[in-house]
Amino acid sequence: MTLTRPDDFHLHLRDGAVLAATVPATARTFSRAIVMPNLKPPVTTAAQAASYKERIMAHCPAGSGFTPLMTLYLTDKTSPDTVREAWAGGDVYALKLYPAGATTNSDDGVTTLEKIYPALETMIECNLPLLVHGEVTDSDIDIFDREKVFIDRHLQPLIQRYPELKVVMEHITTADASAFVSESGANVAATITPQHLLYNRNHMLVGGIKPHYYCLPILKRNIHQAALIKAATSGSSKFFLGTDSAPHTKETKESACGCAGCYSAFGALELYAEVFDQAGALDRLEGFASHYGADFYGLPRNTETVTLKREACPVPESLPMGDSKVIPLRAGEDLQWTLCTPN
Ligand SMILES: NC(=O)N[C@@H](CC(=O)O)C(=O)O
Ligand SMILES: [Zn+2]
Ligand SMILES: [Zn+2]
Repeated sequence: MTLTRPDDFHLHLRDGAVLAATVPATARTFSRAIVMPNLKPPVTTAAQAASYKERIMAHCPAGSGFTPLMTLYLTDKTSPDTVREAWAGGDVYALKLYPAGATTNSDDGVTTLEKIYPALETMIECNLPLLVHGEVTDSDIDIFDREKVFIDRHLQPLIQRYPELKVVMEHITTADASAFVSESGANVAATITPQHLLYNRNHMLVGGIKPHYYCLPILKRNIHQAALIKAATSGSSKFFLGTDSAPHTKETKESACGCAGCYSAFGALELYAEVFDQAGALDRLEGFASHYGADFYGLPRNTETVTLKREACPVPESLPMGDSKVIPLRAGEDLQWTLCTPN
């Protein structure tokens, strides 16, 4: 099947030597990507975003035409001026809310939403979307409930307070999040990852613990996986592709205290195609992968195309990443679809 070249609306490229691996892996398939700002230290200003963008561009394969769309990391101190500078600079397409301590490199995240009200008000003026890692961090809330509790306690009230704010609930994992996004206004959307469509917590925990399925928000029970498949393949323009491809080295994943994140850039579109194929909804893949995200962000749709064929393609056991290696999603198994390159 041939479809408009897709974009990835949630991606971690990291920094330094690993860019040599992560940037070409995404540029092979995707035209643009919303690049997450959770570096160490985080990307918090327009100047930092511009220099990070240059470091990424230095690794774009010649002729790929890949464009990174930069984001800023919101902190308690993000000021209206910082937001205005980001908007005026032209490299920044959104700002990301990490509740402090919720996920990888989120220690500088927002402690209470009131602290970012001035920044949010300026984002509305500039029409810059708020991207949300939607999980509470309260120690008394079970890890499997953290997304739903975040919606009830924080996101619903925030959207009521700022009905004009554009919000993307990132990497949704529950039937609750899917219903919340469906029932909210047109300015509320969500990204969905390949791992949350293909897997549930049994895949991670039955028959031995499998650290390469561990990401945040954590995989939930199969009824939630089914709700996400339904949302992604529904044809609703509120749900679009965001891989959350988040590489961590083999050693940091296979550890007594392993990092959260799945590396899916290798084969991401092929994995989504498998989900849509199994759901009998291949005709809806193009909207999800290539149209709705661009429309939501107010970007022109891509004009190039990519072609996929229903043919098995092996995924390597590991891939080089800087001085180390990364274990990709589906390592050592087959993708059911193959991307034909060049188109
Ligand atoms: N998803 C993850 O499990 N990890 C991401 C952070 C994030 O997107 O929350 C990472 O940066 O490693
Ligand atoms: Zn996240
Ligand atoms: Zn992420």
